[in-house]
Amino acid sequence: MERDTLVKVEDLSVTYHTRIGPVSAVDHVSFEIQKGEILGLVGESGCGKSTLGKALMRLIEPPAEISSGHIIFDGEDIMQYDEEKMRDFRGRRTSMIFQDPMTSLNPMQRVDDHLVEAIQVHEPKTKREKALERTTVLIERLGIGLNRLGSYPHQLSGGMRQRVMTGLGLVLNAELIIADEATTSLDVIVEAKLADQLREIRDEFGVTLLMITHNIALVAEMADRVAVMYAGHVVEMGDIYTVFEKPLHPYTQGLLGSVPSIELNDRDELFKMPGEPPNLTHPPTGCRFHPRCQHAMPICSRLEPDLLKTSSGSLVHCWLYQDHPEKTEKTLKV
Ligand SMILES: Nc1ncnc2c1ncn2[C@@H]1O[C@H](COP(=O)(O)OP(=O)(O)OP(=O)(O)O)[C@@H](O)[C@H]1O
Repeated sequence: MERDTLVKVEDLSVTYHTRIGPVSAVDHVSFEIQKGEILGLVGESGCGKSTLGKALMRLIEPPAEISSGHIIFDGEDIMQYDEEKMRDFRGRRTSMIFQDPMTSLNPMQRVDDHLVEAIQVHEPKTKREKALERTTVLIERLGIGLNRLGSYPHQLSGGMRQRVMTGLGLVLNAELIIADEATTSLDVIVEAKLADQLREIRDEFGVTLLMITHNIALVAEMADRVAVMYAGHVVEMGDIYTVFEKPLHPYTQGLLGSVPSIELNDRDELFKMPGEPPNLTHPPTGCRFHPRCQHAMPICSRLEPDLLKTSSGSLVHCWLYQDHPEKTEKTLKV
């Protein structure tokens, strides 16, 4: 299904300035998030997923910086916003749910007060009774019993706390919710329930979800599209069926091959990706995956490929699928 674009990320880079040198955690990344979709963002630990998620809300604090690029949200470049406009944008148009909501929820504040305050900070003219009314309707729609309105965060289960966090985004009609490992700390049953609920929320509220996770199975089940990150680059992106059925990038192939399947029989072995992710203070030249790639060609260590669209509609960042005069091997056509 063709959808309109909500977020257009152009040439985005984020650098952490550390004592041992700059860490290029997100490196010249470009992609789009469509309105109303669930986009899964996956990749090994340290590849830059959280940094990218935070950058989309301009939550990168010095000594780190967004060192290049544009973030076009619904047609406006938020990189041009001043701090006041950004504060309003953060609560009202986007919202972030983290792994441990206890760190974002105030332990001294009841559920209803969290939501009422969120409304009143962004809409100072809204009276408490009106805000409470909206809060009550939303809490019910999120499947949290109204008897929980007066509870403090520690009195709620992990799954319920995540729903309160989601409510904080929805109460202001946020268009984009970024869920960063939001389900990781939950047990598998609660995780599956929350995942179902996030889908329902998307369907009901028309919200767009960026789901940052290690859990590839969850992405397969929930997302419409997936973006695969490796060492600060988006290396492949496409709709779930295309990418999971026929992954193009050797990294995506390895990542999917390393996920256990219940259909796996005794003789099948999980793929073990050789090597380690690179140190991002000194990333490899050319394609950052080349030292671990079984298909690496001489050009891969010299030049970086583009993120190119294939005939299947996916985007792939790999020399196997691109022509170049320096390429010696034959190009694989897809
Ligand atoms: N505050 C920081 N200072 C310096 N380097 C950082 C900082 N935060 C992250 N990094 C580095 O930036 C890179 C990307 O980190 P990030 O946390 O975005 O990755 P991630 O894919 O979200 O990892 P995980 O899945 O483990 O959360 C890593 O190399 C990490 O070491």
